[in-house]
Amino acid sequence: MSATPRPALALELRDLRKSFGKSEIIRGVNLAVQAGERVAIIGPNGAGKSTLFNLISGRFEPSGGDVLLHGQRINGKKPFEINRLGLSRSFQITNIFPKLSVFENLRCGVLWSLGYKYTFLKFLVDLDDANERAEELMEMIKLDKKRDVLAMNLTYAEQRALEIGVTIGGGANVILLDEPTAGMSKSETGRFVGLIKKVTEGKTLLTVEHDMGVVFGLADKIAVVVYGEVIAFDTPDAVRGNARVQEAYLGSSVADAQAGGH
Ligand SMILES: Nc1ncnc2c1ncn2[C@@H]1O[C@H](COP(=O)(O)OP(=O)(O)OP(=O)(O)O)[C@@H](O)[C@H]1O
Repeated sequence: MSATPRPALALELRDLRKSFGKSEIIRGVNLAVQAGERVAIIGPNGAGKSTLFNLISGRFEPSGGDVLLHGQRINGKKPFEINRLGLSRSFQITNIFPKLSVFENLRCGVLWSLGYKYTFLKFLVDLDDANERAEELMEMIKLDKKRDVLAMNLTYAEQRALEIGVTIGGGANVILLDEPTAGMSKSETGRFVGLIKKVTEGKTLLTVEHDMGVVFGLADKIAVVVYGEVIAFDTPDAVRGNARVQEAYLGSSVADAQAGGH
């Protein structure tokens, strides 16, 4: 009898820990995210969601445990090294250049992924590819009509879309998005969830999100973080029905999301 092959894990956290001084903020997190899964990380304020993101993306070094990207241990690596290994994180609108156009921003995102050890000739060849890829991305994020508009002159929602374009532009297959719809109106949020789904098709997505409508509309799985621990990691329906989650955090938020028509 042949064993069923285990699905490839895009990201794995093993007994991950982080302390600041004497306070242990992340307290032994285990999480196995399969390639192509969309995972929302939710939890009360101060639970440790951003700290987890900072540990995964290399901004913080773990105090204990491991982070594995496609099976490779990445703790201690610099954010740009982790980026080169295929993980890209959005920093809200801070990774777009306000004085560059939509097209130029996207092209920068693409070129960055190609590395900086250029010969001049290789650069010219790559530049053609980068231009093409930037055009494709621009259509995908529906900013093709704003091609030459400076990023600083876009609406807030357009800037967020551009930022996601830049984040995925480098070709990373694991994408981390920090509260992608924060600050958007309800109708913008609905459209934006559709856009995120489209542009991350086939990629692995992790998002920290407070809006339960977005969480339930986007995620294949939800990780519930409470006081530095993952207390549930399951499908939206299972998480919704999980008594421990209801008790610890979610009850009122789910009720709000449902009342809001999500
Ligand atoms: N660099 C740091 N130094 C010391 N304490 C920190 C640091 N970063 C985060 N913390 C603490 O870790 C805890 C978790 O913070 P974190 O920002 O990860 O929570 P969160 O779940 O993302 O919260 P929110 O939903 O409010 O953004 C908080 O008590 C915070 O004060």
